[in-house]
Amino acid sequence: MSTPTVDILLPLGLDTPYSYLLPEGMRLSPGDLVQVPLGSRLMMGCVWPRAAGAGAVVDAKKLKAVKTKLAYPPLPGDLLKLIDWMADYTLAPRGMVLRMALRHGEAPGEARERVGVRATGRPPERMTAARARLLEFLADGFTRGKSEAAREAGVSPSVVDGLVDDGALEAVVLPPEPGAYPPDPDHSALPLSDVQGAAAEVLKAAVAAHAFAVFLLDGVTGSGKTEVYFEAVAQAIRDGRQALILLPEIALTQAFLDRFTQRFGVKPAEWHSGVSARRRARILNGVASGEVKVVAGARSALFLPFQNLGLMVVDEEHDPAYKQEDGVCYHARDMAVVRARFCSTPIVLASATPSLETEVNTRRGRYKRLALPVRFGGAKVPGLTPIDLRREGPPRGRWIAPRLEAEINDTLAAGGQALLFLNRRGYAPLTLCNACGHRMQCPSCTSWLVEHRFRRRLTCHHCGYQAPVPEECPRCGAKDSLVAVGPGVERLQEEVQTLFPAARTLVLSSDLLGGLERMRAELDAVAKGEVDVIVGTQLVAKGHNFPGLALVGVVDADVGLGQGDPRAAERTFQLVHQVAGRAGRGKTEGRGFIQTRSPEHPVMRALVTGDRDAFYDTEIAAREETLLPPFGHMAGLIVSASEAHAAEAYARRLAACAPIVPDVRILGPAEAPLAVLRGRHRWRLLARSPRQLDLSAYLRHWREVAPKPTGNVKVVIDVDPQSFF
Ligand SMILES: Nc1ncnc2c1ncn2[C@@H]1O[C@H](COP(=O)(O)OP(=O)(O)OP(=O)(O)O)[C@@H](O)[C@H]1O
Ligand SMILES: [Zn+2]
Repeated sequence: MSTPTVDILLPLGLDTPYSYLLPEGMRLSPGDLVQVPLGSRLMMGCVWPRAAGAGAVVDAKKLKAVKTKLAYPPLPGDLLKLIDWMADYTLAPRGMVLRMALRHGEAPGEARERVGVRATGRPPERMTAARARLLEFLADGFTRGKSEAAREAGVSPSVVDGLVDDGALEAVVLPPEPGAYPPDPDHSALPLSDVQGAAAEVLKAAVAAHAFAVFLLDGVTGSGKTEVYFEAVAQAIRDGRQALILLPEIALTQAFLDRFTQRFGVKPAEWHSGVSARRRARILNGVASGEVKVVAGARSALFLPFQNLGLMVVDEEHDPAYKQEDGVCYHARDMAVVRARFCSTPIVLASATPSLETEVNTRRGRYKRLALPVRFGGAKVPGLTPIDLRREGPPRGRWIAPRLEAEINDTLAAGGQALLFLNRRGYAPLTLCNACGHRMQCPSCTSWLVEHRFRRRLTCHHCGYQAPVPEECPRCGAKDSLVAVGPGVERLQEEVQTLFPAARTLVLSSDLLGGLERMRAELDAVAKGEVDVIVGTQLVAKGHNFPGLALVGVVDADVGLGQGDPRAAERTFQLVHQVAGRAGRGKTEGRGFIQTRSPEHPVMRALVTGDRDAFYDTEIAAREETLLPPFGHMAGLIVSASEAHAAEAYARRLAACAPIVPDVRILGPAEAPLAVLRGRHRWRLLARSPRQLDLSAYLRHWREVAPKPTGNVKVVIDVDPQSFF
């Protein structure tokens, strides 16, 4: 008689599950989470479906037994399938993909007791202004959390305690806070425009149909895409199902949360790295039980164990933030489509500047386009005017051309806000010695150190290395000889302050002190019109709604072009178009200016004429001809080692043993543009194949026949690479 065993996948760099004995009386199904011994320790694992016919081949006597079945909710079948699919496609070990689904935060445990207060109706012995405010706030008779009541009424907690002692309020123990309060699908829907309404109807029908379908919600900036997919979310909630909304920069989207609250009466459950472990654990349980209806989250929300998913939304689907490039390299938008297929749900990809992949899929009819061609409320999408830096550039050492300066002046005089966009953090991208020409470089990367004047430090944007700005040149010893070369947003702000001394200015950049809270507060201040000139990095391109913004100036539109990146044109188009799309959303008409040295470049021309389709036509034709994605598959192989020769030697051996398949082309090896990163030398190879070929299978075969890397040589495979450094 054979002893029953189960296969357990461990969240480690392993591809295959291990077999364990099933203790008597324990019942396990695929997806259950268990604790098993591994060597001398215990670790969490997941019961994995056993491939048909496969059983434990190992001698049962050598097997260890499952220790305990954990009280966590099991992973649903579609998530197990997604993990298998992703491991297969990305070549990441299955266990590492599983690991992304097991970031549970802390154990659920007992929820803390919460105390609430409510009015008794008895007047207090003594009345003060603060007491009156609090009583008025609680006059509706509802119970509120103690600290919430104090905060909302704008009084200190001691005022609450005082009124309880006085008998005017009574304290009650509240039930533990649920993972999220249920959103009300009919809380307050805005009347939609005709085009919005038509798109919403299609999506609602798709949600009701419970079938896989992909929609491109293709609406110009400010067309009201959010309100449209909110109707689909409402439909899912009415049907008793769950919805997942992926956002590229959830940490920044206070405005999104507010709008959701307006529409549904409560906030969605937020899921990203800034959420506390305790709260994450609660949300996770609520997602698994079905109690949490809507999650708005970063790409990691893709791995939540939804019990009954009815809709997925990927907002700003073109955003590069959806690509994860460390650990498991995957694209969250693409994987969301895969998961939607496994759960038979519709998925909405929303963007004003769709990725080329999505545009091609839509043109071929695989995705269905829902177009919103005009802005909500009749506002116009701002036109863009080029400013040729070669002919009318600013004087040396300045970055705002005279024409742009004059336009900003007019805007400010008319009471509007202006936004200057420059995709460079810090004060200056390069610091060099005036005496000997020495350039300040990162000790462990091939990159210049970027000066951050607010923090008075030189920083490497690749590895995070930091050092104070030295008083003398480290090479020649000259005193006070270091000069800043080129602009970053901090330096641009200086120029703005000189040119417009009366304007209130603000830098918006992801690396400023104060973190998330400060950033949310600052975005809020911009939206409220408390700032006149905003200087920002790509952070400002992401879906914000600044009603008072009348002018956008792109300070250097050429920054992203021509660096050997096949997506450079697409990226520049998306970024500039999105930034410009922040203007003119309120009452005043918006205008945009792009400073460039190459106004004749197809990207600049497309931006200026506003002819998006023409741009996509040319770009698609070029990719098709050269078999670049989405017409071909591509994978990057990055070989790194602490010794330069070891990295190079292994990269060459790897190239030499690439299986010969007529349609697969191997490019390289070549030293990576970022030749040294965190002290490791890097070489790159690129594999390309036509679309029909299974490039992942080819890569797997290649990896099998290649010699195992030795020493500290490491190979990272990046399928569908987005970055080529
Ligand atoms: N039906 C509606 N009724 C009232 N206001 C609306 C309606 N639809 C959209 N709006 C408003 O129009 C503005 C633009 O909408 P929204 O932010 O959804 O646009 P978007 O298409 O997501 O734009 P972007 O791509 O630039 O982020 C918002 O202020 C929104 O509140
Ligand atoms: Zn570095």
